Amino acid sequence: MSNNAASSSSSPTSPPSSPQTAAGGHLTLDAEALYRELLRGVRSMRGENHNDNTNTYLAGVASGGMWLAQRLQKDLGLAGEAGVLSSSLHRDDFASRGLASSTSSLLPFDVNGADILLLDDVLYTGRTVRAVINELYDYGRPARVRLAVLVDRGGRELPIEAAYAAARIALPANQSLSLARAEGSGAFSFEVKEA
Ligand SMILES: O=P(O)(O)OC[C@H]1O[C@H](OP(=O)(O)OP(=O)(O)O)[C@H](O)[C@@H]1O
Ligand SMILES: O=c1cc[nH]c(=O)[nH]1
Repeated sequence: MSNNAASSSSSPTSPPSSPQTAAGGHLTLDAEALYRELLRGVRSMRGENHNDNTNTYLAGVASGGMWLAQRLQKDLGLAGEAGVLSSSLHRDDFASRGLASSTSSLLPFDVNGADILLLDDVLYTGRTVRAVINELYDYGRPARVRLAVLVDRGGRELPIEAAYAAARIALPANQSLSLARAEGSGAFSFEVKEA
């Protein structure tokens, strides 16, 4: 990956590397550079299927992962639209949080027997991925489900890992990281906030 994005690794077993910090101690992550890394990683994951002619369908977790999946769908030259998965209905904090997002799931392909690549911007506790896998199974029984993320920030509370992460960083629990998409240009950036 490019040196100015962040430290990264595609191996799920690699320890988190130190985040890059700018003057003043703030974390800096180049979301556009990380997106280019993700594009390379996803190309390579799809390429693994060339021998068996399996189609891999993209499904992004609303909202950051959905933006990634939509852009990847175009950049990979794939026909049709990427799928969207909402965690809302299967969240384990649904009772307290309710329907926080208005985005609904939309899967424009048959999930039964499909090879599915889930996309998300940030992987943290793993609870969102657990919830969206439950959601996915409401639509059918996929043949295989993999996960690729822009940033793995550690802190897992469930046995869930990404097959590909454009960056792996260690972030204190009092900080939150979220992807933003610029109106018009669609350019990605990361917002780091005190949680
Ligand atoms: O691994 P986890 O601890 O579940 O955290 C990761 C999730 O948290 C963020 O979503 P959030 O729920 O903030 O919604 P958003 O994408 O709409 O901001 C992020 O986009 C991931 O989906
Ligand atoms: O189910 C979920 C998803 C994300 N965060 C939670 O606390 N629970």
